[in-house]
Amino acid sequence: MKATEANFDGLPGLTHHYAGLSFGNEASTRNQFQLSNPRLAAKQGLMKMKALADMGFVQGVIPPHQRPDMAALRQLGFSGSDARVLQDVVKKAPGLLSAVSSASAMWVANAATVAPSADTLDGRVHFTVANLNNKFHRAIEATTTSSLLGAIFRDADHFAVHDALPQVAMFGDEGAANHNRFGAGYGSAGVQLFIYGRDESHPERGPQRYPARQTRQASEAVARLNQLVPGCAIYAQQNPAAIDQGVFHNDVIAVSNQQVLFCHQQAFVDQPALYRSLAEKIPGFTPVEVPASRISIADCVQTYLFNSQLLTRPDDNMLLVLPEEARRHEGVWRWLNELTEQQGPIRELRAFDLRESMCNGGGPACLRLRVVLTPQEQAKVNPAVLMNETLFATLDQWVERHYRDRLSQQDLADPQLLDEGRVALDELTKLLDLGNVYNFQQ
Ligand SMILES: N=C(N)NCCC[C@H](NC(=O)CCC(=O)O)C(=O)O
Repeated sequence: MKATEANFDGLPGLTHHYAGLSFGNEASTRNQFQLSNPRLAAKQGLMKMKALADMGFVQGVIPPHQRPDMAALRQLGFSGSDARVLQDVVKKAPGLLSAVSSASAMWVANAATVAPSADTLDGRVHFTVANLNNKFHRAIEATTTSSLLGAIFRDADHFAVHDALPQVAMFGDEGAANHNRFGAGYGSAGVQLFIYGRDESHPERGPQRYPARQTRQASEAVARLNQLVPGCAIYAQQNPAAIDQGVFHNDVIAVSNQQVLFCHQQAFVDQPALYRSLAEKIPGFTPVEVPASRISIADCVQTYLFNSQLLTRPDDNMLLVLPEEARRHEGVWRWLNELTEQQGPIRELRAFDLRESMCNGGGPACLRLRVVLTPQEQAKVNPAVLMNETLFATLDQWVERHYRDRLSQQDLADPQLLDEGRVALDELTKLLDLGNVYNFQQ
């Protein structure tokens, strides 16, 4: 059956700021307390969505979460009116205010792990919401993510959305950022590669310096929940030395599409063995490997060369959607241009300015969730979230009306900002026909 890969991008929220919340993500640490521009962040995201929709790709949008998350603050013992809670928390625990205000839900590659219907026992598309257990500011995303995915993929005959795994380190799960699905056509049965940073049975084999956010135990549970057909899943460990150099998710060092794996030479533990098992299972498996002698892991982390979207064009050749930082780096850009000239699967490069997101460690691939859909399934997706000329104009104006163009840590305590967020998101749920998905709407 002819199926396509749709990309759903997270829209940066009104409180996008740089809080240094993600130890192990070097951009996050480096840019702590920089002034942010939420309006520009949202516009940069929308521009990418619009450009891909204009090229003929199926593109959807996933809205921001309500922030600051007042319920989380109340759960942590702050009380009184909203204004009082904000006043208290900024005085007593400003770091917590930052965490509950993070716009990190924009990085929807971490929202869930998706299994196309061709790979599942009941023939439905399955989503398991990620618990993002390693960071508090991200762990609070799971409940709203479930509601939003439920409001977008609401037809239970075609879609199943599973809640996140238990919120403990043993089941740390970061969603599709540590998952690649391979296959010839999107609609035929595929092979799913789950990449973990830590196996709870062998903790000594994990990284030493930075945390491994994804466990093998979580990946195995996700494969069960998503009802993968037996034999469809492969598990591999990410190179712990890469995690220790700032590769906090596998999508910072590898990306796949159909039968192609584009990755760095030092991405995985025992990479040759992994290639062999992928080659056994995937007809035409083609690794495109970047040698360490040409590009270092440090340059991968700085340029986000692999945090790209590898997309199949209508002529069946592949396009690589990269961040502007990869284009600006002479050695990386030279290597990429040599690659496209080799008449291999990757023939075109396209760079986007996503600087606001990049400064927190989020490139093009972090901002998108891939969902393979048959035509019947696509017809069942909430149509109001699918990007086109009209939706782009509507959302661009909505951003213009509601977003601030500068935000600092201090601004987060402004009760006015909380109200601005509620008014904006209330309007957005109507524009996107989502129903009442946020707490403040209940
Ligand atoms: N690679 C993928 N798929 N996603 C990138 C997520 C970036 C995110 N950054 C942050 O959460 C930084 C927030 C701050 O520091 O303000 C994270 O580390 O989880």
